[in-house]
Amino acid sequence: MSTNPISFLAQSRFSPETIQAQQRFQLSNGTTVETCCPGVITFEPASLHAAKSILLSSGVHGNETAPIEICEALVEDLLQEKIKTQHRVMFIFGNLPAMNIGERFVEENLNRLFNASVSIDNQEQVRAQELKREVHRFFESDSAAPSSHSDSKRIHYDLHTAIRESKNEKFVVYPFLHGHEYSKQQLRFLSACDVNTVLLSQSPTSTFSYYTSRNYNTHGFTVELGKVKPFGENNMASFRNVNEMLTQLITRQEPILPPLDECPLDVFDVKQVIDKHTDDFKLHFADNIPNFTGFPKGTLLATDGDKEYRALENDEAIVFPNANVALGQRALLTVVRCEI
Ligand SMILES: O=C(O)CCC(=O)N[C@@H](CCC(=O)O)C(=O)O
Ligand SMILES: [Zn+2]
Repeated sequence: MSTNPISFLAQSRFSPETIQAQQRFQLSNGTTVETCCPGVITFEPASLHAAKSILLSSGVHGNETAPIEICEALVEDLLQEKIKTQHRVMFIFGNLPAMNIGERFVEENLNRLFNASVSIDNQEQVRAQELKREVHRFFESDSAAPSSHSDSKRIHYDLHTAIRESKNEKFVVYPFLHGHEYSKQQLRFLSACDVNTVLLSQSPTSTFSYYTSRNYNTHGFTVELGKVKPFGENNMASFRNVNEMLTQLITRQEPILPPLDECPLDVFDVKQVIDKHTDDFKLHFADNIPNFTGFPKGTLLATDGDKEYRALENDEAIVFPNANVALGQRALLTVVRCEI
């Protein structure tokens, strides 16, 4: 594998039939590699002493290329033994056919399929089942299953980029924790990645990060790293600290983190989750308004047939507005500043 002229990702995208499921081999530095299925690969060090189980997913939306490029480089560095992992690491490149057509998805948004649904009527539904199976295999075979979030050594960063510009360029969605404590250690790590804005989700969702957080007690996050760009057009300089910290996460027992009081965190509660219910759904602000733009209380933000959605507080800000989603799906989040 280390002499393969094309990357694991390129092989997965362009000749998935050549990826042998569950094929294991060893690198000369003692790391065990398993190609689980197209787009899914794991690395396990010889010594599992104090090892974390780290899941890095990218490309769950096929056109969000910066995280895919970051993870592809990490996978190749591991395979070529330029870096050596100290932890169990799984990389998932989510929606391979969508990457090949440069779209968010082919038939259905993969990041709305991580719930109890068992349909397998289209390729994204099939992929969601496959990814859930692989994630289960990965986390169920680590040595000590955590009893709660607080003592968990399981981490999942689901890496994305946003459709719009954002006033706060890098941010995370912290999935609903059902009363568990937010992890200060995680906030310090994210801040070291230049991710200083945190949205606290207040309800269950069908996203990948909520799924692993809820079912496997991971420190799970949806991480937004900037704006969507085609392959090759990302300004990789703006991901220097992301790269550096992900490399440290994998290669060091513990990454070097800033103290919490030096992390300039900007924290928001999700105030409204606005779903689209009719084909008349309409947003009442311009397409070029960036994420995190705030509106005065009472401002009309969206209408859905006769139903009106207004800002409920002063400076309530919009995130992820998208009138083009399928019926029943989230078309807009609003958020308000809070303390953590
Ligand atoms: O920019 C947008 O409108 C979407 C960017 C994106 O894909 N965001 C994720 C967020 C998932 C979460 O809420 O945890 C998504 O919509 O799937
Ligand atoms: Zn995305």
